Amino acid sequence: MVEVRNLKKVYEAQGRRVEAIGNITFSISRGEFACIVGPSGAGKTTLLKCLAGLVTPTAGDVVLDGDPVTGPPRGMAVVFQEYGRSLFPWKTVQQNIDLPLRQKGLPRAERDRLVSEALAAVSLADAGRAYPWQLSGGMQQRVAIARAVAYEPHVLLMDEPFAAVDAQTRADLEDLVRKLWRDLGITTLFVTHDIDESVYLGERVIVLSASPTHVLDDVRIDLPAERDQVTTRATPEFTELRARVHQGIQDAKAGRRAAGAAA
Ligand SMILES: Nc1ncnc2c1ncn2[C@@H]1O[C@H](COP(=O)(O)OP(=O)(O)OP(=O)(O)O)[C@@H](O)[C@H]1O
Repeated sequence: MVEVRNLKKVYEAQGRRVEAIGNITFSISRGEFACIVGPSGAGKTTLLKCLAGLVTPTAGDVVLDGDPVTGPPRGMAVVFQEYGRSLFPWKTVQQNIDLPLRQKGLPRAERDRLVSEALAAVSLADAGRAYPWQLSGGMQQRVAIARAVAYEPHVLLMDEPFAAVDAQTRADLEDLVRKLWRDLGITTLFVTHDIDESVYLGERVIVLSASPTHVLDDVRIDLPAERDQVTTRATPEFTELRARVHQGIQDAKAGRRAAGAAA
């Protein structure tokens, strides 16, 4: 379970003060898939960095399975948008996926098994000996996902991971992430600026307000677990949910606040 309680983050540098997060509270149950959307600059990346223990909140808490997060927690994996920068170009695909497993102290045989299972899961079983720069953008992003999955995290954070790939690859990666989530039951938080993507992927969409950020809406996505890029997106239920999230983003951009939220 991931709990975010009255989280606030103010950046202060060179006389400039930015209140990236005003006051955010929500919790995600174990095994849940939640998407986070909000206008540009709403503090989505900052929120994920606080969850990952990479940024210290100004106030409030992040609690993971009962323990406060004060540094990068064990059992958490993060996939960023800039996959090109997150893979080591001088290491092969296999070695890139293996590195965090070595740091975890796993024995060789188990590491080898996890690496090949993760590569098979992202349909890259033959690419283990290649270098990242020999692969397409979509393949590199699949390597980044394989690395996160091989680590067997309890919690997976993804920050706009498909923003830089073409539409077809993006659809494939969306289905891959949903499949992995359903197979492995990893608690997943997925930041996206794409409203349709948030509804298609999530069991829940948390809409953030503009700065100073709070939770503007929390939408339960009660679509069937079995989803399909064509038929699911064409259903009236999908259209209705998309309209609600869209309205939330419009409200956020217009500076509207949730009832009871401080201005
Ligand atoms: N290290 C930092 N130092 C100072 N200000 C920062 C820092 N990181 C982010 N900010 C500021 O905090 C605010 C929120 O940034 P953040 O990247 O978290 O938003 P975001 O919702 O992820 O934005 P986008 O959707 O455009 O990626 C912005 O005004 C940004 O300029």
